[in-house]
Amino acid sequence: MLEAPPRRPARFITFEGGEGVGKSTQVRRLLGNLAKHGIDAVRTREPGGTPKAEAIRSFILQGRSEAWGAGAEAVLFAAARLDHVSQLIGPNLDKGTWVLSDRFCDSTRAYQGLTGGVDDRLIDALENLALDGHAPDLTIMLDMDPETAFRRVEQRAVEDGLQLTGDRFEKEELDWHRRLRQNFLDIARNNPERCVVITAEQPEEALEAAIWDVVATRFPELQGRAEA
Ligand SMILES: Nc1ncnc2c1ncn2[C@@H]1O[C@H](COP(=O)(O)OP(=O)(O)O)[C@@H](O)[C@H]1O
Ligand SMILES: Cc1cn([C@H]2C[C@H](O)[C@@H](COP(=O)(O)OP(=O)(O)O)O2)c(=O)[nH]c1=O
Repeated sequence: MLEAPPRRPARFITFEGGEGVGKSTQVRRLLGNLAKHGIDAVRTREPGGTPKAEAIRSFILQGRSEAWGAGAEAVLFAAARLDHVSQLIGPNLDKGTWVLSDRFCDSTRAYQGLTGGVDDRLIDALENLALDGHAPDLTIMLDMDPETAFRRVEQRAVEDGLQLTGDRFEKEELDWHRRLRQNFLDIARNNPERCVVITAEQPEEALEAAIWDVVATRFPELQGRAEA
């Protein structure tokens, strides 16, 4: 379980969940809402966020790390996170800028740990190393049925003119994503102080409002700040 971070002037919020649940969309919307309330915030993502971490992202996501196995991938994601925290997340929080991250350490625990079979002790050790005390103040877990999320992504690809062939969602692949979904829910259950699960199966604006409600309730400094 992650330790509650010491009080600092800015907040660190992470978004987690499976693929296509709407994390990037809602990170952007929350950034806009914070700006309207006069809060200085930056948006970032994992893997990535800094030039070195983006280089590791390309290496992993182009499939070049696949043959190395989940343990090595966990180490690579942690190496990227170490740079991301020390070069971007930490310095922004220290100067009072809020940080919103599209994925963070729960993704390593869910994908490489609980789903990929990497030992908890390695995941814990990598997390301690990379975070260096910068645990998120709040994690929004966006939860939905993976099949619906895949359909959304597919629909958007078709609208963008991409040709898709065959049924890309094999049963085996869906079962894997259903386990992943459950693993994110388990992480949230084990970290009730930090994580809030929100159903992502609602229109973008309704989801945005639900997230704002959680954020404004969690951080008292937002109350009483009029919308600009
Ligand atoms: N609440 C929503 N309802 C319907 N479609 C959505 C919603 N949120 C996002 N989308 C669409 O679903 C796709 C995936 O959204 P995205 O924010 O990129 O998800 P993620 O970052 O979790 O992969 C995009 O095409 C996006 O426009
Ligand atoms: C941060 C992180 C991501 N990942 C995976 C999750 C995604 O499959 C991929 C990131 O791709 P990305 O396109 O950013 O995710 P999404 O499809 O949700 O928008 O990397 C891990 O396996 N472990 C990690 O620690």
